[in-house]
Amino acid sequence: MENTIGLEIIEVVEQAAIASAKWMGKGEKNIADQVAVEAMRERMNKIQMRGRIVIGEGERDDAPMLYIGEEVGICTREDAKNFCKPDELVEIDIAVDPCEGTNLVAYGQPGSMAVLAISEKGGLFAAPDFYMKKLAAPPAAKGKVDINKSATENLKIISECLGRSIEELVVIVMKRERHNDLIKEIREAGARVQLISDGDVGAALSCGFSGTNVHALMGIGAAPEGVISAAAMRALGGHFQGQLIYDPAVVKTGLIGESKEANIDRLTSMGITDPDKVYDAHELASGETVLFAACGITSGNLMQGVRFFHGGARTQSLVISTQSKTARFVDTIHMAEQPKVIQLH
Ligand SMILES: O=C(COP(=O)(O)O)[C@@H](O)[C@H](O)[C@H](O)[C@H](O)COP(=O)(O)O
Ligand SMILES: [Mn+2]
Ligand SMILES: [Mn+2]
Repeated sequence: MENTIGLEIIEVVEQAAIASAKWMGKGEKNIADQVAVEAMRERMNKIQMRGRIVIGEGERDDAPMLYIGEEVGICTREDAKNFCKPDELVEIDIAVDPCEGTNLVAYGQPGSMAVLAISEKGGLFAAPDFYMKKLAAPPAAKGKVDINKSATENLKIISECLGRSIEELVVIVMKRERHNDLIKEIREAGARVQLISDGDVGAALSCGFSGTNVHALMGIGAAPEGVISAAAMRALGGHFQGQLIYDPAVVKTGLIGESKEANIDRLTSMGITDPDKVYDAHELASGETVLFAACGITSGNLMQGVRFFHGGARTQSLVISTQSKTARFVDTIHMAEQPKVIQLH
């Protein structure tokens, strides 16, 4: 799989990031999102592959593009056998978030990215549009921390695994009312909290690399982003666990269905019989081959955001693969017109 599409997916996230970055700081989150979706879809449809969106912009009715179930790639055409090689005709599943952190883009804040994950058919958990309790931690703490343990216990474990005091740890938590007790507990345990308004994929990813000064992600974000984060953490060998949250009283935003009971029914109808199951990275991204690609829209811990210059732009992306066992940072200069200068720094 990687041989055919590994390099092309870099361009997919790059094009989405460039399109969205044109709307950086303009206060128009929906446009910043929409242009990223269009650019991602257009580039994806030029790849010799037979892809299906399993995590996308929602159901077909309210999402005209990159909706769940949409087929993407040249080899989805009826006559594909005539021009696609057998390995390109093998179905693959794709999870996308063309603009992860739409608010961050709209208000010129750090940490937004265009992101996707790819695996064989069935290799990515088709998460419902629910919330997810998440725990991400560095590779050294993989399998040692546990989402069922308290934040205090997990911080002790991370501190031992990393050979640092708890005071030397930084935990990212989304700034939400539902996290007030969690934030208090982390602070009382001695660790420092970095509150973010949006963008918990970048937060999870930061735990996978030493040098980011991020040692854990704790709290509740969206489930689809949890699957994308899990794909990256699985490929990096980091720790990631997720548990679906179906009770509106826990989430507090009221954007999660009518009632706990109705949500459990919905999960059952999707074949999820144990709504409280804790999934690890290998269950959320279970395919033999998992590819993850992200491109910074605004600058974050791992990637610089899109920088425009006259006639072009420069992007920074990250592609992680279980197949080649690589995490590849890609720095690209895009020359839309013949630029007067190609700016390096
Ligand atoms: O911040 C986020 C927004 O993503 P997007 O809509 O693609 O710009 C995600 O990283 C979060 O995981 C998640 O979507 C969020 O926590 C759910 O929203 P909220 O109800 O505001 O917490
Ligand atoms: Mn998102
Ligand atoms: Mn998004």
